[in-house]
Formats: sequence, structure tokens, C-alpha cells
Amino acid sequence: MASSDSDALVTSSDPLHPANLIPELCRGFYHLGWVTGTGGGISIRQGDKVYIAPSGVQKERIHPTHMFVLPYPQPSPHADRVFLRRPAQNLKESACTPLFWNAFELRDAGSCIHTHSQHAVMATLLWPEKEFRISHQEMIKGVRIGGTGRALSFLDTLVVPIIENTPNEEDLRESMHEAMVKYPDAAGVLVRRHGVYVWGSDWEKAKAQTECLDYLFEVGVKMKLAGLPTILESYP
Ligand SMILES: CSCCC(=O)C(=O)COP(=O)(O)O
Ligand SMILES: [Zn+2]
Repeated sequence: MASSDSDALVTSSDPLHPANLIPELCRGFYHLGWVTGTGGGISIRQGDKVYIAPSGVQKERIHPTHMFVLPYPQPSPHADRVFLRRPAQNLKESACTPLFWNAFELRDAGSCIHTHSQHAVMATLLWPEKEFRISHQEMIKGVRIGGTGRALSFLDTLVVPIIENTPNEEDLRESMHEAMVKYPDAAGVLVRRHGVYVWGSDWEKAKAQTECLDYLFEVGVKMKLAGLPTILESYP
């Protein structure tokens, strides 16, 4: 595709176009401490196109012209990744791409967010087993079954699987896939000593859900450090 044609894929005066939204959302995520030090980010799938930010760049400073656009689904899962658009600059697509793809393929997600939030990291340290669990918190109601289903109730226990980190982000693909199959109701996957992946049926729901989960990781960590139980047998 000629570059002017492919530039049209990321050029729009609509602030809700994914190429405009991703830079704006990343600026907000940076100020929450979710995407500092270049890590983390968000991908948006709109119909048959996926929008992905570059790897290893300051995520709060990305521009619509830095965006990669990929066809969804990809023509072959075994062949090299196919792009509808690559930026003119010498940039590589986010190393999170295969992880974002897990959310699109396994949950039909419209967006997936990866944060390096310290709340998520601390939760993986204070819950040394394979699950983060918390009950009886109002913000549980902001989390959906499987990330894209109906909302949980105040009386549901929130369970988020924890997978072990790998030296390279893309090598998390398989263990994230396994966790998503084993925990079909989970709205996200924590990565020990690293962060979290959260998805939703669109970017608004993915963002709101990431905010609720991040709040629950933070409050869970504080409760644990205060010696309070994070699971109640009964309430009130
Ligand atoms: C200091 S970031 C280390 C790599 C990482 O965890 C990450 O999320 C990288 O994402 P990118 O989009 O920059 O490839
Ligand atoms: Zn990361």
C-alpha cells in the first residue's frame, strides 16, 4: 500500500478514531503510573483492524503517525505478521502484540490494556500462589465475567490468575493463553513482578475495568499489609 493510502488509516479529525485515542489514553495512563518507562500500553480493535503503538518509546508522547495497523484476523497464524500500515519512522510494533491478540481471539475483545502499575506488581508479590482473590468490595461490580460478559455482583469473589514473568514480553503469550482457558471468567491476567493485562468489549469498558481492577489490587495490598482478611466468609 502506498504511504499516502496507509497514512489515511491513521489520519482523522475524529478524536474517537483509534489512532487519536491511543496517544490520548496513553498520556492519561502515564499519569496513573501505568505506562511509565516506556512499558505497557493499549491496543484497540475496530472491526477488521487492530491499532497498535510502537515498542520501547515514551508512551505519553506517541503521535497518531507512529501507529501500526494490522488486519484482523491475520491471514495465517503461522506466517509472519501482516500489516496494513507501518509508521515511516524506524519503529517496531509493541512487544505486547501477541498478548493483545490473545484477548481479541479468546474473548472477542475490542481493546486490551497492559499496565506496569505498582498495585498490580505488589498484588503478585503478596499473593504468592497462582491467583489474586478479594471479596466484598463495591468496585468488584465494575468487573465483567470474562472481561466481556455480565458484571459481577458485590457478593461475587473476584479471582485474577497470576502467571510467571519471562525475560521477553512476547514469551508470555502461551502462559497467558493457558490462564485464559483455565479461568474463563477472569477479566484479566496478572504477570508476577511485571503488571497486568485487562481487556473489554471496547476501549471504554477495558479502561473502566482496568481502573476497577487496579483499585482492587491497591485496596487488597493495603488490607493485606494491615493484616485484614481480603476474603470474608459472610457479610455483614
Ligand atoms: C521497561 S518496559 C519492558 C518491556 C515491557 O514490559 C513492555 O510492556 C514493553 O512494551 P512495548 O509496548 O514498549 O513493547
Ligand atoms: Zn510489560
